[in-house]
Amino acid sequence: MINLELLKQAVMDSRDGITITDARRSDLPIIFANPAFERMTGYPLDRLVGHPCGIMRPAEDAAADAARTVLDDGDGCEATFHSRRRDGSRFWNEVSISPIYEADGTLTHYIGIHKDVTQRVLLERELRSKTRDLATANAELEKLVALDALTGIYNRRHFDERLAVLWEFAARNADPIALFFIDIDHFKHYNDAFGHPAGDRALVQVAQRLAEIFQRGSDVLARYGGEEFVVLASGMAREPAARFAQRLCERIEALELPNPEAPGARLTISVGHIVVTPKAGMRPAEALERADRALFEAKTSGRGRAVGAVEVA
Ligand SMILES: Nc1nc2c(ncn2[C@@H]2O[C@H](COP(=O)(O)OP(=O)(O)OP(=O)(O)O)[C@@H](O)[C@H]2O)c(=O)[nH]1
Repeated sequence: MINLELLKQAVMDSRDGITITDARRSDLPIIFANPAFERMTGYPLDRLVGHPCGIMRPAEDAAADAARTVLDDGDGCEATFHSRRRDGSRFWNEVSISPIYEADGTLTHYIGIHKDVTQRVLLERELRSKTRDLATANAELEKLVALDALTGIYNRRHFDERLAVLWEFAARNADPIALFFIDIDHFKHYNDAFGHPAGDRALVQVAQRLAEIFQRGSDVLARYGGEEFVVLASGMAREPAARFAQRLCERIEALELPNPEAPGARLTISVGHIVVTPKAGMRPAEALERADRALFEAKTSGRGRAVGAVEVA
């Protein structure tokens, strides 16, 4: 049997707070608290003994209630309370409570082992908040990486990624994909006439107008290069694609941006488009090349128009 003096010394010297409360009284008064508990709470022993263990006023009633329910069932429990010290300051008290029974099964006392875990809880909170900030920053960064800085629509990198994914998807479902290459006509003249900042504003206006036209969630509109835009429209067949391409030319001309040096004195676009139903072994780059060639044809045959490429067999 262990030496009682040693047992007493262990309790008195423990770095953790130790309390014993009377379980036979509903207010659970403390009948013993060791020096570590006095230091933790700032209450001297004579202010603790005889007082309910709620003397530390747990701040979270829900946690206190939950602990009380478990104790009422006669079980031990672990809980973390946001408690107050005597001087009003707060600390996090991680407490492990065990019931003590007499030989006949009567519950007589609870023994509580208390740890001040304030540092740990604050660190965990800071870590959680930093993790949240990091996740928000990452999401923001991902968006930025995908977007064109000037126009706010997707950039070429993102377009190529989406094209690769949607191409596979269309191949599996034998769905058509329409690709549009759009290039502003005589944009060099525009810059020369109105200056580069005005050119930038025109690019933004064109991008916005294109975004208004392609509004379906499955459409991907991107700035592909300087004054060149590209659109992918999943599931669009040849006829509607040709109509869309024509409408693009009309809608951009309807912006009525002047381009004095260009024939017609208006800012116009040329469009090359293609509709493909991807098949095994066919690469998206081939379809893009064909759309680009159709764009070249639209340019050389007068600009301000749309030309459809022959569908890839
Ligand atoms: N303002 C502005 N201009 C740009 C930007 N990117 C490219 N450009 C201009 O777009 C013009 C493209 O000129 P070109 O490739 O000769 O084509 P174009 O004058 O549009 O003639 P066509 O395409 O043959 O009708 C150049 O003057 C570029 O400086 C940009 O971000 N902002």
